[in-house]
Amino acid sequence: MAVFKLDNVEDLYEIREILGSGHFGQVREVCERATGILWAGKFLKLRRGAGSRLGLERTSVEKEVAILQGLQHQNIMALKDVFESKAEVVLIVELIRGGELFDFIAEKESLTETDAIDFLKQILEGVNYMHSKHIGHFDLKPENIMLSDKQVPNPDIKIIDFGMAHCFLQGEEYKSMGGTPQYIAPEIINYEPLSTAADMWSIGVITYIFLSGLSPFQGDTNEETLKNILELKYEFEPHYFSQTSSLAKDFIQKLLVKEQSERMTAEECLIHPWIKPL
Ligand SMILES: Cc1ccc2c(c1)c1c3c(c(C)cc1n2CCCN)C(=O)NC3=O
Repeated sequence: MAVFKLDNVEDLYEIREILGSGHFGQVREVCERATGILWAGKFLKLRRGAGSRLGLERTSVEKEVAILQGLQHQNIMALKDVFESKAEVVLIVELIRGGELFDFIAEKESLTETDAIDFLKQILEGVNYMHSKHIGHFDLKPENIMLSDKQVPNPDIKIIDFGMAHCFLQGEEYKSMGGTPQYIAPEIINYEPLSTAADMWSIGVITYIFLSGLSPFQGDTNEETLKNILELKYEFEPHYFSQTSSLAKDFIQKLLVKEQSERMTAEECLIHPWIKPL
């Protein structure tokens, strides 16, 4: 069992405003007392007793921490420290000030192909790095892709939230039912053995959204969305894609492929002619 620091996190960090919250707990800005440096604190409520449905199992927190400890990349949120008390674990991570890519796109409705390529190159670099370490994220979506600083012309992106991530051991079979309906691959819906290819499907969905502002499989209900995914029911609606290059559509089509082994890998994406012109 991993042992995290038992110090009281407030002895070392001043806890400040809430930046976001979710199923896991809260993310707050924190100020390191010794240096004045600002970080983000991810406050994870631990499950109290086997019967409880609230909070996270300690083992799942240990898994997320172990995965983050193995990832050092400029496009992946960095983990600095971990504290625990009876009721919660606190991850001290780098503060990413530019907010979600989701909001950045919403403000613009959609991106130019040049902007989309700039963001995708960084996302693919980060995903290629984690896949090279046999780690799948399994919850890639614009809400989990943040901007270092949205005021600069070409902001850096940071992939966050490894709460669904998994590190594949040699020959191990892994299944999961988690994720967000719009972005999950068919094999997740069918509860089939997963691979890092599930992330590549999500990148195909994200790219479609970048270029149109639309979500390719979104239905009126989650059930309808899942049905659209299993039927591979999507199209490049002319009203939104009439100005989109054939190379961009080819990139998306080579990711929204039902068979995991036939989907482009992150490495193949990085040399696709839309991303890396000759
Ligand atoms: C300025 C700001 C605003 C909201 C933030 C964050 C930072 C943030 C951060 C992180 C996470 C996991 C969630 C975060 N959220 C919650 C929303 C993420 N989808 C993180 O790891 N570093 C952050 O700065």
